[in-house]
Amino acid sequence: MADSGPMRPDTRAWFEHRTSSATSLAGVDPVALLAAKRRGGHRVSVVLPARNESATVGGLVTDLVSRWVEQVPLVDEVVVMDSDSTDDTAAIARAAGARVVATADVLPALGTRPGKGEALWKSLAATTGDLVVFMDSDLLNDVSHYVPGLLGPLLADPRIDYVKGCYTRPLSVDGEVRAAGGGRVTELTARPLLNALWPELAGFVQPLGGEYAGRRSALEQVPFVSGYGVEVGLLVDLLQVSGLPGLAQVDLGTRVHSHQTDEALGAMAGQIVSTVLARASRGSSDRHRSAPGGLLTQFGHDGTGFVPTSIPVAVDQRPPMVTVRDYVQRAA
Ligand SMILES: O=c1ccn([C@@H]2O[C@H](COP(=O)(O)OP(=O)(O)O)[C@@H](O)[C@H]2O)c(=O)[nH]1
Ligand SMILES: O=C(O)[C@@H](COP(=O)(O)O)O[C@H]1O[C@H](CO)[C@@H](O)[C@H](O)[C@H]1O
Repeated sequence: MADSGPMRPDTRAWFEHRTSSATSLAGVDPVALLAAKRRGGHRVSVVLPARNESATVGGLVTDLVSRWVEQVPLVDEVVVMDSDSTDDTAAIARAAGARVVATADVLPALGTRPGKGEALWKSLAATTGDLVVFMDSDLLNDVSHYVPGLLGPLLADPRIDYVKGCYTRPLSVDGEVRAAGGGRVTELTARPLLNALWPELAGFVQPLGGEYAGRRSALEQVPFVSGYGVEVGLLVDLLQVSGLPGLAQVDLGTRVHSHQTDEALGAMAGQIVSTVLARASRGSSDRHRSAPGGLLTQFGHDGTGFVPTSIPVAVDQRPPMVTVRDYVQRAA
């Protein structure tokens, strides 16, 4: 793949200066993080949105509570947002030590809507931390370092409002686990759209990743798209609220989760396209982008870190033949 050179200078600078690494427990310092939390007087909420995740939510909550509430009190509350589950997600999460809140029970006067974003939005009303960490409930790999990894940049720098996890994303197909291939909607829909419309966000390796952390003061300033558009909506809106310097990402190593069908991801992509188009139509005055995108930045991994490669994808087209008819005839 021809590398057409670096990302835009501001995006590359952001990528190089705002990407930290916490790829395992060895990459985090819980004692230092706890000291920083206490110095800052912070309260930390961890939120897991869960819709029918009985197979995985219990193990995730047990590990979170044991490590980061009981052993090293980085976290003050672990809340599972039960998003209209029809299995025993709620009972399993509660038995594992989470406080379980049914999305429909939060702000009942405002009604309830289906979707992950609804669960996340209502979690802000159901939690009290000034720092809020979000993690999916279907994670299958060792994620014990995710919470400290995501908190690190927020505890280290008061200018940072929002931190996204990034990771390689193996994909299991018919029982065979491929080292990459996950993040299908990211690669085929979200990344090209974000690169084209908000090239300043091209440095995010996993714009749709489900693990991220933010300051409540910023999170309460932006809308939450009710469905699967929530991640892309938050990224675009927090760019506006906090600016690129207020955003960061942390390399969490690898992320393995349960996968939906291509058909389900088609619906997800549709929600993401709608979310992007709704924000793109706000007009350029709302956005930081200074020039239309023309580069698509993708990310490989060289075994130690993510390597950006930018390729030109700007529209290159020929005019209607009718407009060159005379030329064609003369050349014949
Ligand atoms: O209406 C929904 C849909 C999803 N989720 C949760 O959001 C996370 C990500 O959803 P999913 O796994 O469906 O998305 P994928 O990771 O496949 O893109 C998971 O913890 C789901 O249980 C939710 O709380 N409510
Ligand atoms: O990144 C993606 O392309 C999608 C689908 O991932 P896979 O192709 O199933 O690995 O997964 C993410 O997207 C959702 C929408 O933003 C998030 O809610 C999920 O947490 C995240 O896993």
